[in-house]
Amino acid sequence: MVRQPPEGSPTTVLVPRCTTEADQPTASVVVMKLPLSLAVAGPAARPELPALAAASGLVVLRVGAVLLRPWPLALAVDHALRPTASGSGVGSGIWASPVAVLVLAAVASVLLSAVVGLLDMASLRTVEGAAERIGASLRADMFQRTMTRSLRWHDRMRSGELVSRLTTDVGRLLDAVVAVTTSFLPDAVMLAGVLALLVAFDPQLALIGLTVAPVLAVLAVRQRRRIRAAQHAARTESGRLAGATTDLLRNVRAVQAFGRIDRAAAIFGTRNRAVLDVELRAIDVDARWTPMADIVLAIGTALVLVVGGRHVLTGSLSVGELLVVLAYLRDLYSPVRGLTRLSVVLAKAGASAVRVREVLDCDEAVEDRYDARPAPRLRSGVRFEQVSFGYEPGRPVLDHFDLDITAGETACLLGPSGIGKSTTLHLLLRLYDVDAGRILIDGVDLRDCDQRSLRDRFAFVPQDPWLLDATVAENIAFGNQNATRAGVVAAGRTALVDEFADRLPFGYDTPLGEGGVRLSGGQRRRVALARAAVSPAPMVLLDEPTASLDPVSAGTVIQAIRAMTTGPSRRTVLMVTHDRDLAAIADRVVTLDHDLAGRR
Ligand SMILES: Nc1ncnc2c1ncn2[C@@H]1O[C@H](COP(=O)(O)OP(=O)(O)OP(=O)(O)O)[C@@H](O)[C@H]1O
Repeated sequence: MVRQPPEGSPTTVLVPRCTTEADQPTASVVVMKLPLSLAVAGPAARPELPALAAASGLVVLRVGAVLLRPWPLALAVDHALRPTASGSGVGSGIWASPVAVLVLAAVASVLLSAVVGLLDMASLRTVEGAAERIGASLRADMFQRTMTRSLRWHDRMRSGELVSRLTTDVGRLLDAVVAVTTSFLPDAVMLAGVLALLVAFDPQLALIGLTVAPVLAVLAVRQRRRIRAAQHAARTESGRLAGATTDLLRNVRAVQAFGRIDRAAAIFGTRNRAVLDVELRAIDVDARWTPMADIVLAIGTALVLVVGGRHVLTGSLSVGELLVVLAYLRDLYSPVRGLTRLSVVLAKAGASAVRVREVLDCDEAVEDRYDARPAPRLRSGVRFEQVSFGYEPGRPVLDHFDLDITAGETACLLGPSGIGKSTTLHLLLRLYDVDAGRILIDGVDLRDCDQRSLRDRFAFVPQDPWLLDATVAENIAFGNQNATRAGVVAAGRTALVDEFADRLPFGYDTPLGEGGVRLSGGQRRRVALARAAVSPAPMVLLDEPTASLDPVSAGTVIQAIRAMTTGPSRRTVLMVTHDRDLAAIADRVVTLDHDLAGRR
């Protein structure tokens, strides 16, 4: 949790500073934020800077080896294959036989290629390793953020969309990190080196070859803008597709049960086609760049070939020297091409960086105060004092709501559907902050307590008993991180999990599948109750624990609740139910009515 200094209000409040799809930046805004991809990856990249610098150094060494590569060929041509009459040209000072020079040139070529290859391998391993570590750290940071963001934020953000940002968008950022490390510095060095060599070697030919550079620069700038806009659209549509797919997969039972496979396919198809359209457009924009750049570069080479060829014919240049100039020109174009491709990678990463930053920068959280203290142990009770709350502005769910629960009592909230019973439990857990009024635990405002200790005071059985894709035992132990195997089994016995766990293939060690899919609704509820039973929390919050169960299963669950909350292990209980049988085991029933206030 982020701790805030004592400024403004004594309590911390939700700070909605998140952007949504609607106010996502337009392409032009993305253009202004070119270094965003690197800025976003920056904090995670900091520990990897030595590795990235080492990789950059290796690539610069590679550039040196690449610059030496044309010389063995030139030596072979000028000294062994077509020696000039004057004895000038490449290798003019060598007094060796042509065959010896050929062998020397061949060995040098192989050695240079081997050195280039080895440096390639070393730099790639270093940079890819560093990039993966940056990615893992970035994903962990984003995940941590999403776990601590306010539920209001989660209510708006689709989980599939989040997964897409955590995976694909982070991947795009890593592409940028790799490209900058392996391309920017080495390409710049290469460019400067080749330029210097060309100018020193033959200034006239160098100038002719460089005439295409301004044309290329203008084309690159225009193209980069188009690519960024196209990539931003593509990433937005991909996120929507991921969101829709997750939603449909999560509800596959409903889709099949209602016979709405066609409808689901139509929803998926619409999103899928939208992704296809924008991706094709992005590919088109991207692909158009390659021939454009190649044609401009080829024109430069052709000009040098014509002018340089004429110099060879007049004898002012050797064939070997012309080959060196042409090779250097190719080497000159390769960093130019590399730098323009880098801008394409950065354009793609820029679009993803906006989406990653929306997750990282979002402050919308229920925060701990800077001086938050451990929650009291619940010795006297909890109190809702004039509490008002709504999920959305202008739509209050609770209005000046009062409720007192004494430690040790079992209280039950009754009331029509949608009145705000579950909301009351969510506010007590401080999943949301109240808009007005306060909730006290032993007289201390929840907002003055640190959230970790506060949540330790409650064992929560939600209406939809969400189970992990783990074993029965692991699911029960989720209720208490210090739970022993014996404690888990005892809780299972209390919540009557034993009855069905014994019949599972591996007993308590049977995996339950995603969301506990291998259990019935009643069995899932009993596992959720066992979670509360294993928890040492002094107060139990039960949200419709018998909802949609047949009378026999409901009776079993009620029996389990009784065992859990009475006797020596008696705990304070607040339960929400429509079930009169369950309400009957309560010491007190509180009815909520439509004047939005609780009646004690
Ligand atoms: N995440 C949310 N975002 C917006 N509105 C919500 C959200 N959760 C609940 N609501 C609204 O708040 C109101 C109270 O919901 P709540 O779940 O507390 O009702 P309840 O009394 O527990 O209902 P039920 O008995 O049907 O479970 C409802 O009108 C509901 O539409």
